[in-house]
Amino acid sequence: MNYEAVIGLEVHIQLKTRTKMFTRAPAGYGHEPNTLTDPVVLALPGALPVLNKTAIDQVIRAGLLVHCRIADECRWDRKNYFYPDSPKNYQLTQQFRPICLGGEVEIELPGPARNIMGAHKKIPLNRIHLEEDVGKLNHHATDSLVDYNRAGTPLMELVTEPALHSADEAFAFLTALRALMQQGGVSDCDMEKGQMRCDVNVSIRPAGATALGTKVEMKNLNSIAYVRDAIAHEIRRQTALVQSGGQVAQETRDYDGLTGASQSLRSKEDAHDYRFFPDPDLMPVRVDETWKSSIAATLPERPFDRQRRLMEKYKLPYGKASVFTWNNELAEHYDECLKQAGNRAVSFAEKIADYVTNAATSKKTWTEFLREIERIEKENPSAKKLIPSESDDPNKPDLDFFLKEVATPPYLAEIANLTSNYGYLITSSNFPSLSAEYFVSSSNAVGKAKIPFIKKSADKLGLKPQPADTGELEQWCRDAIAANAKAAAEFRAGKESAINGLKGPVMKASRGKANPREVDATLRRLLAHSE
Ligand SMILES: Nc1ncnc2c1ncn2[C@@H]1O[C@H](COP(=O)(O)OP(=O)(O)OP(=O)(O)O)[C@@H](O)[C@H]1O
Ligand SMILES: [Mg+2]
Ligand SMILES: [Mg+2]
Repeated sequence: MNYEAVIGLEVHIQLKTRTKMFTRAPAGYGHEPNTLTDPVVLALPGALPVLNKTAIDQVIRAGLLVHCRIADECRWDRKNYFYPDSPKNYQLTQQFRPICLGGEVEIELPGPARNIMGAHKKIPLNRIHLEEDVGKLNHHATDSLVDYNRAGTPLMELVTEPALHSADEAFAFLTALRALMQQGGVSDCDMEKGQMRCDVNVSIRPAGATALGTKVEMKNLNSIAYVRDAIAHEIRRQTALVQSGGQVAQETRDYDGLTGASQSLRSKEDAHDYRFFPDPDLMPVRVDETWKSSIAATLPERPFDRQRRLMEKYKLPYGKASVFTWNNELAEHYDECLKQAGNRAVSFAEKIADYVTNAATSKKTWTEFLREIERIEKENPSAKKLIPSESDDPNKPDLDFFLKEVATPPYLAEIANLTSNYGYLITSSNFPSLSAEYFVSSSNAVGKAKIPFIKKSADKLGLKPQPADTGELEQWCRDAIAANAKAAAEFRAGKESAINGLKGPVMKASRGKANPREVDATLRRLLAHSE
């Protein structure tokens, strides 16, 4: 029999806020143990919670990013249990009236090849609620020490419907969710710092069945790759168990990402009874339309919406659009370039994309740029030093510096203009030296005054192809007309596009150096006159 896996995820994400969920004590990571505490965090007698509004803003933001319905009213409940990482003996959470309901996350599955887009799917969500994070136990040889720095940090828990069906889908889900939350400014989602943690619930059922099987839960996985491995491992384990006549027991299992093995932690019988009840110290929170829409107005474009826009409006191939799907900083830079290029942007969007990714991600571009600068500075020993700081690793592209100071949107828009409209040949191999020449020559100019230096630099490096003389260009055009009588006749008979069939041979004869505008003009002049 064939089995289908059913997976539901519970994802905990720390919200980016300056202070904790119910008090002014600062939130933070990597500080001396127990320095980010106060009477509320430590639950000293008489301390009362005061709600952090920014945490609510952030979870509404998260909810809107994943298309949730924001509840008109949410409430706080106490989840009672004793564990030393929580000094209150209960955790504040939203068990019965969560703030975000429903929603969905768009995911992209791996394609058949790197440059081919995989299927997109929408994974339905059950809810997002707010709660507070707990402290941390540090275990030593003979004792354990507790650190309450993390306790009380605003934490959202996002729960999916049991609607994922493979380890790959879960991987794609978490990748998409992380990008949404990072780009939306909700959280940095640094999994190594515990800012994003995932519980996975896995069951199997006969293919085609609709009832859910018994689920096994694995808690607190702190890497997306571990989640994928844990799910793949658990599906194999359950399938083998059922196929050999066994039954899956409802339990929590511990998955070890390093060894790839799991073991039972506790079974359903010792499930907790948390005795949830409404917190008497906190008021319900009402979220009105004005509050919601003020946050909605500041949402960024979602990663896959951006991917679609770049592919549909600007005709970027999938591979190139994807760089901008996942890299917000680069995408904003690229969008600014498109904006500066104005109406012309659509026609050379792909070229700008190449320059941006090339500038930002190619180590070669950076090292060659630096080498050129060094060479120019050696030739002019009196010139002031232009690169302000050597980064620690000279081979590591200083992305910030390069994008802010050199490959700026006006610069990239202008070189795209020079290539597309004036026949300049600016390629990834001469881009670094052009950038260095421009950077040095324009170093005393400010703002818009820098722009003319782009063309000057390109001319200095001889990037504008010139045919030897116009006589030569004219001869190439005459040859092309003679050799392609049919295209010539068609053009003369009024078929405008036929001229393109003549341009190819001319460009070829000039070995790519002829200026496309001059070729066009010369061909038209010759075709208008002689027969
Ligand atoms: N049979 C099932 N197979 C796979 N996943 C399931 C199944 N039933 C529920 N889930 C998933 O398990 C997750 C959590 O389930 P539920 O809301 O019942 O909380 P819980 O695990 O009991 O609570 P908690 O872990 O917060 O104490 C959800 O993502 C849900 O989609
Ligand atoms: Mg849960
Ligand atoms: Mg659970």
